[in-house]
Amino acid sequence: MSKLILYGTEASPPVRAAKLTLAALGIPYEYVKINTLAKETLSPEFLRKNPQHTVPTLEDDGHFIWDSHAISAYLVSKYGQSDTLYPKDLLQRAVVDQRLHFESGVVFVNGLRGITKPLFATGQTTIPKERYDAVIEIYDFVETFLTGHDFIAGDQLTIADFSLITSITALAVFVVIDPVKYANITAWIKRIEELPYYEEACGKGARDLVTLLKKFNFTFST
Ligand SMILES: N[C@@H](CCC(=O)N[C@@H](CS)C(=O)NCC(=O)O)C(=O)O
Repeated sequence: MSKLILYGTEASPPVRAAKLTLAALGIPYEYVKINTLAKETLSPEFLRKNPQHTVPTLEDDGHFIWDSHAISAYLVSKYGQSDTLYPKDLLQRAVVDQRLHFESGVVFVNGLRGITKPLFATGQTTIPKERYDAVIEIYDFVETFLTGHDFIAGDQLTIADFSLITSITALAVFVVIDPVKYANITAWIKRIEELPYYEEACGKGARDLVTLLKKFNFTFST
C-alpha cells in the first residue's frame, strides 16, 4: 500500500469527514497539520499540491486529491475491504452521492460558510435572519432524510454520514438542534458519536471548532 498523507486542521469539518473515513477503513496515514487561520493553504508549497487551496487534501503516492467528498469516495473505492461505506449498487450509490452533494452545495456553502465567512472575514457578529432560516431548512431536510432510517443514506453507515455529521454539528453551534422537533437528527448524532473511532478522528476537533466559534459573540438579526 502506498503512503498516504492527509493535510488538514482538525477544527475543519471536511477534514474530520476524511479522518472518519480513514479511521473506519483502518488505513494508516501521516497527518500534516495546516494552519488555515495563518493562511498556510496559500503558501506556494501548498498551492503546488492544491491550487484550490483547501483542506482536506490527500496525497497518495505523489497524487493529490482534494475535496473531502472526493477523498472519501476514493479511499473506500481503492482501499475498502467492502463497498458498504460507498456502495457499488448504482441506486444506493446515487442516494449517497445526493447526500454528499447536499452537504457540499447546501449545508457547507449555504449553511456554514454563509455564517462563518462574514464572521471570520469582517468580524460581523450580527448574522442576518435569512442565514438562520437557511439552517432551519437544512435541519428540516436532514430530519426527513432520517425518517425511518438509522443513517443519512438509508440503513447502513456510509461516507455521507461522515460528511454530514461534521457540518451539522458545526451548524448546531449557531442554531441549537431542538431534540423534540429534530428527534431523528438528535438520535443520529448520538449514534455516530458512539462509533468506536469517532472520538479520536472527530471528537476533539469538533470541540476545538466549538471553542473557536463561541469566541465570536454572535446574534441573529430579527
Ligand atoms: N467542499 C470542500 C470544502 C473545503 C474547505 O473549504 N476547507 C476550508 C476549511 S473548512 C479551507 O481549506 N479553507 C482555507 C482556504 O480556502 O484557503 C471539502 O469538502 O473539502
